[in-house]
Amino acid sequence: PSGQNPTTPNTHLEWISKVRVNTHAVLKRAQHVQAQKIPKKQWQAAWLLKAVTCIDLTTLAGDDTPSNVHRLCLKAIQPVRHDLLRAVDMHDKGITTAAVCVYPSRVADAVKSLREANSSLAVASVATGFPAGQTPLETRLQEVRVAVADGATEIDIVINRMLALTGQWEAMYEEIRQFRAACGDAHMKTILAIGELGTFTNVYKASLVAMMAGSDFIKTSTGKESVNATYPVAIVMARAIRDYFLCSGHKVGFKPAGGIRTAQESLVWLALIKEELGKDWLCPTLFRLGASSLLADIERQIYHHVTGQYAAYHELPMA
Ligand SMILES: O=C[C@H](O)COP(=O)(O)O
Repeated sequence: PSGQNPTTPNTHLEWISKVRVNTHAVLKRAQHVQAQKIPKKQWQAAWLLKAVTCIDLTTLAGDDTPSNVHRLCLKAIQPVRHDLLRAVDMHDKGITTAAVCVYPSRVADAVKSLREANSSLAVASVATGFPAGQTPLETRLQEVRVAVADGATEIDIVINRMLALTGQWEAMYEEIRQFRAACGDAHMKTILAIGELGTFTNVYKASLVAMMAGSDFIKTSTGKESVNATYPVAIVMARAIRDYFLCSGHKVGFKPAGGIRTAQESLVWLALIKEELGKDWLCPTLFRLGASSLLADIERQIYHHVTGQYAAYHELPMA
């Protein structure tokens, strides 16, 4: 289907061995991005609504049930209170989050809730032994197939960190290629778990391998590692996306995820993407924010913009 990034033959993997990332330059660039002024007033409200449309609204917890997944879906369909959207004249723009993201066992619940609400919002499922990826390959492949059969149209796979840490890039390419095939028409986001890859050079290499193997997005983290989405790592991944685009002509998306909780951070992420990849990437087809508890703060800031006051917690119900 259109929009899918095709697999690049593995003969191009020699590129990987030549890669070296300049750590100092990356850290300097990250500092520069973070030091930028963020937009204020109505411009800030507009950017925050843009961030909302890029959120993969996520619940990935052991105690997820059909009812909290149902609430998550309703929140994804109506992420900001109608009266607040009306106040900024955005009530008729169909603002929703980009997708909901759940564990494979909860996909059917999410699909049912969205269907009953007459919504065509995408359901993303994590898969392949999320978060550690330490299950047999056949089990990981089967998990992808089951999530797709249950109605997930986006699959967030995790890479096998063992293969990255031992430099088995070809084997990693081969696994991801098989996940791609198992996804069928579903879009595939590949989680690198950057907190466990050791070096920026490994992050860059893993990004390239994931893209060559056919990933539609590369994603920083599961949210379960001790280090998750960071700006320096994002710069390394964005450069890999840019280099891959220059070589192949294919635009691969980027999804920072894990520990993103404040409206302010979402603005920095949008600024980083605009600077590193350009405006084309500032849309849900090429940029997602994976987050379980970001939307509440964004809605609070929009409430403040509209009313001049901060909302009490009961005024903005969150899934
Ligand atoms: O993919 C999304 C992440 O798991 C969400 O992480 P978070 O719970 O830290 O926002």
